[in-house]
Amino acid sequence: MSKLLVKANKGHGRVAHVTPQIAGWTYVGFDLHRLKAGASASGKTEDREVCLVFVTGKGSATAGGKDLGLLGERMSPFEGKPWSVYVPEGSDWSVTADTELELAVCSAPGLGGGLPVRVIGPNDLGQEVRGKGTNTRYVTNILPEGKPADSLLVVEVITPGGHTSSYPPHKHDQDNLPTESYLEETYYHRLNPPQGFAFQRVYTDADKNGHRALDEAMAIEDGDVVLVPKGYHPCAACHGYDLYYLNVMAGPKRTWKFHNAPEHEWLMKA
Ligand SMILES: O=C(O)C[C@@H](O)[C@H](O)C(=O)CO
Repeated sequence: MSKLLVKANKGHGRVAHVTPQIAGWTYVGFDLHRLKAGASASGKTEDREVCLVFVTGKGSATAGGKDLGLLGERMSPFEGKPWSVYVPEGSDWSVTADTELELAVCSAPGLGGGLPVRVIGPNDLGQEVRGKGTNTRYVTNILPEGKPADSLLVVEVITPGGHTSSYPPHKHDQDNLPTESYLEETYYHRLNPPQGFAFQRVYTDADKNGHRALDEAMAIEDGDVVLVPKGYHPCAACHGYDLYYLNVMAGPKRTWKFHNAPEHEWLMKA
């Protein structure tokens, strides 16, 4: 199995756990908790900031000593928009599930920004339709660069069955602004219906002999996490199976400046 593919456990509790140490990188962390009603997850952000995303289900949340009440709404990631909570560094948080709950804990370094805890409700989220034809996909911006955070960028995307996304292939692995930013990225994938599969390729440019330093093509199943340390990272959803993913990105500068694969850039104009 690819070293970039993390299989979430099928049961309950913390079912996926990615730290910078585990991923072998510097910035992004991602945990996924699957909780039965009545069960809890909690943490301390320490020197990191966290965005809790209620992927599905409802739960009562506290953060930074505040009772945030009952959050969450949708019971499928393929419907509506999520509830989320921004939790700054140096804070405690906890969530107790009111229904079956899938909670993503997205994290990146705090930079002393002094931001307050903030509930990000569905009505705060911008949505956009990107691409044309079979490259059309539906993007919900949870923590985009225009919204306050120290390092984190969080977005979710639905790719209808038979469509592609993160396509034409792009990368963001050079700290070379204003042309390109360096951002590590995780993909948390869900499929509808769940027995489906999709594909994701993570690859770097070829050298003059056609060799690529990184070239992993992965079959993606429901609940998989993909690590994108560098390179292009397009996705393809198979006919009949819609693909949802939650992206977490972070790097030394909080901006998403990507570079399209030159040989595929013509698709932008087609
Ligand atoms: O536009 C898309 O299809 C989504 C991607 O941009 C995705 O969020 C990503 O690759 C971010 O680098």
